[in-house]
Amino acid sequence: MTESQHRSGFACFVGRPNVGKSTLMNALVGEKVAIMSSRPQTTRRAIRGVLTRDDAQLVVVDTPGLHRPRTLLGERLNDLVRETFSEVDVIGFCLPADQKVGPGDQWIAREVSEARAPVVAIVTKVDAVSREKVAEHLLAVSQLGDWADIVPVSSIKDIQIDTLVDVLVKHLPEGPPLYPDGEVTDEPEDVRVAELIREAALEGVRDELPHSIAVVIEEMLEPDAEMATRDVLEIRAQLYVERDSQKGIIIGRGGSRLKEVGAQAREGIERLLGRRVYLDLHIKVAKDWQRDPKQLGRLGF
Ligand SMILES: Nc1nc2c(ncn2[C@@H]2O[C@H](COP(=O)(O)OP(=O)(O)OP(=O)(O)O)[C@@H](O)[C@H]2O)c(=O)[nH]1
Repeated sequence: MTESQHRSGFACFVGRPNVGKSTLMNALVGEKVAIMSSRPQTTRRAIRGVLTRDDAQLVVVDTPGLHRPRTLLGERLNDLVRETFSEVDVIGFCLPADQKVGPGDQWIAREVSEARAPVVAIVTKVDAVSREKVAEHLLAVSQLGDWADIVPVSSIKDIQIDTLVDVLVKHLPEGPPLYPDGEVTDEPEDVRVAELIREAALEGVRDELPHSIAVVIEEMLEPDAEMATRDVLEIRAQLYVERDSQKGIIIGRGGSRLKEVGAQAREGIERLLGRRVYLDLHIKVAKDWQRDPKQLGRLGF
């Protein structure tokens, strides 16, 4: 194979919350880089995974869900998504086979039609419904917009995932690999650590605290070589909520819930980093941080 036939570039996935974007990306990249959940709206930051084969390299950017904006945060998220659209070579628009095409999908269809990149409509979760239903859904999806391709897949049952990769790769420009082999994600470590803490804090209380939590990693301290008896990485993190009542929810009765959050987050972080971690977690109320541009900036949005 000559160098000129090698293709490389970027892809992102959009779709309503809970349509299976994270699961699909994990199926494509083969490692858990995005944080999965059975509840909507857990993915907020772009997380990249890199799929490398002999003839191509596909860099997958997991975008936050597109939302019809209600708050400033909602608008920022959408700006982020549009920014992502302008940086990728192909967009995958996910529509789950087990749900009818609805107004939310029509809204996203209009948004993606403005992007310069070709859009591949991906019918996800085909394992969840009958063949007839898949066929019906494919028809509805084909009438929704002008797609470069339509591919039905199941991430969980590994149906047509390879075909989807072929289709996505077809839309990439010719070029050499962008990342060295074996490098799966270029998300900075502290961002992934913050996501694990946020995920642990949201566990079981998502309905009460949908978008109201932000986590900032203040320090990751290596043990002092002279003093330390154990090789433990010390992580100081600040968890922001919007109201005192939310702080109460996170902390729980007598601090019991916060303890659990800390323990669960630490477990995930230790798995991620492959080493022992001491997690120092504090909660602060930052009033209406979602609506305050200054605070949003400070929290990394
Ligand atoms: N049956 C079936 N379920 C799936 C499939 N892919 C994802 N799911 C389920 O759908 C739910 C949502 O999947 P996610 O991957 O978290 O969805 P998402 O679009 O990333 O969600 P947000 O982060 O909220 O935007 C989870 O419960 C998954 O297990 C699939 O191929 N088949």
